[in-house]
Amino acid sequence: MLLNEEQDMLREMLRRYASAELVPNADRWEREHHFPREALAELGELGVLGMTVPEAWGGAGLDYLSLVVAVEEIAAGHGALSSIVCVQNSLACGIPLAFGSEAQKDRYLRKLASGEWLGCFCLSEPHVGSDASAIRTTATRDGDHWVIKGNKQFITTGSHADVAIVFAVTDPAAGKKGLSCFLVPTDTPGYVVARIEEKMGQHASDTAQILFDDCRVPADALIGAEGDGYRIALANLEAGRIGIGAQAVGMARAAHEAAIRYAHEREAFGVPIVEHQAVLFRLADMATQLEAARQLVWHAASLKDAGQPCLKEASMAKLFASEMAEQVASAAVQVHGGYGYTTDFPVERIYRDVRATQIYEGTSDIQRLVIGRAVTRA
Ligand SMILES: CC(C)(COP(=O)(O)OP(=O)(O)OC[C@H]1O[C@@H](n2cnc3c(N)ncnc32)[C@H](O)[C@@H]1OP(=O)(O)O)[C@@H](O)C(=O)NCCC(=O)NCCSC(=O)CCS(=O)O
Repeated sequence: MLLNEEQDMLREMLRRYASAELVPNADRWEREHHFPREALAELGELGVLGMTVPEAWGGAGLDYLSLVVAVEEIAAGHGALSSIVCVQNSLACGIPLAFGSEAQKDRYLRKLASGEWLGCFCLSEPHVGSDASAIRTTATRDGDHWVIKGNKQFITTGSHADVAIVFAVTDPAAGKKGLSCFLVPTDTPGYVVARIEEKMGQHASDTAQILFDDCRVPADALIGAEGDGYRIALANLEAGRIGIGAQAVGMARAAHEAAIRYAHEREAFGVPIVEHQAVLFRLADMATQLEAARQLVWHAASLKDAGQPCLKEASMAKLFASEMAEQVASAAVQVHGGYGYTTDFPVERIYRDVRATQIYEGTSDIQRLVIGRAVTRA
């Protein structure tokens, strides 16, 4: 699959941006756990925080293939930043765009798409991740308000977001049809950042536990109809998973490029190690795996752009790309030898950063479940 001229130009522009503004800062931002607000402001100006939102709502009005091209470039520059960008595009903008009322689009989507506001997606809970319909957070009607009560876990941008998209049980007797979705400004009393997780990698992106402590929102905070919450979450995670695949490709590409550079510089047995067939073949296998993953990501994105079903393809893209990325990053560490295990070279950070892509927005096993169901359906 090939990109069109506009997508090629976008890729070139963001590649230049990432190498000038992200690569030189990535290690420091990670070391200092620095939330990259300055880069997010620049990406907002470049239209990268609401890429698929129509221009009428303040977005860039591009397609999903353009979004995954952009995510790959950002991820190649700084993995953690690409997580924030993915959540912002696929979930924080994606849900009001697909399911919001005109008034909600006007009030929230405009600011999210322009990057003036950041959003987060509150589905997982301390005891509920993969089995998303089992959440325990409740939203109880009280006159013309909803009162949200419960705990949310692993929330990207949870401590920096201006608005949260929150899933809660509104009818405990209705099972999967008893979940609803709400837009909650994070300055609402009762929105409490309870804890920030210390993680293996992606330190510049905060992962928060959010407590909803009798958080009161007006009745019109409900997105879609009451009971639509589970369907809304799964529909948007489908798109989100294509973005995670693109993140994995971007991080793996950065590791591969670092390995190629090192293989030219480092000498062993009198020649640069790239001249040893064992190293050359390793670099060749990495390139092949990377291109296969990229094509799966682009294919899923193109199906989405064509309005065709892509549940299976989105899961395939995420599964293959995230598992490929760990293998490629590991191979890149190996090419660097002992230096690959030190913080002097970026592959050590990338190896830690890519690991999360096999977990968030649906683990590899959840992707296998989705794919398995699709391919065995009669
Ligand atoms: C494990 C699951 C795949 C199980 O799913 P279910 O069997 O419970 O779901 P279904 O019964 O198939 O579907 C329920 C309902 O939703 C509709 N649906 C399903 N998928 C889609 C879709 N892609 N688009 C539109 N609609 C969809 C389906 O038709 C049904 O509707 P009807 O009943 O027919 O009307 C699932 O639970 C799952 O995917 N689990 C993983 C959850 C997950 O990814 N969690 C991670 C959360 S996000 C995160 O970790 C961090 C976010 S961030 O980075 O901060």
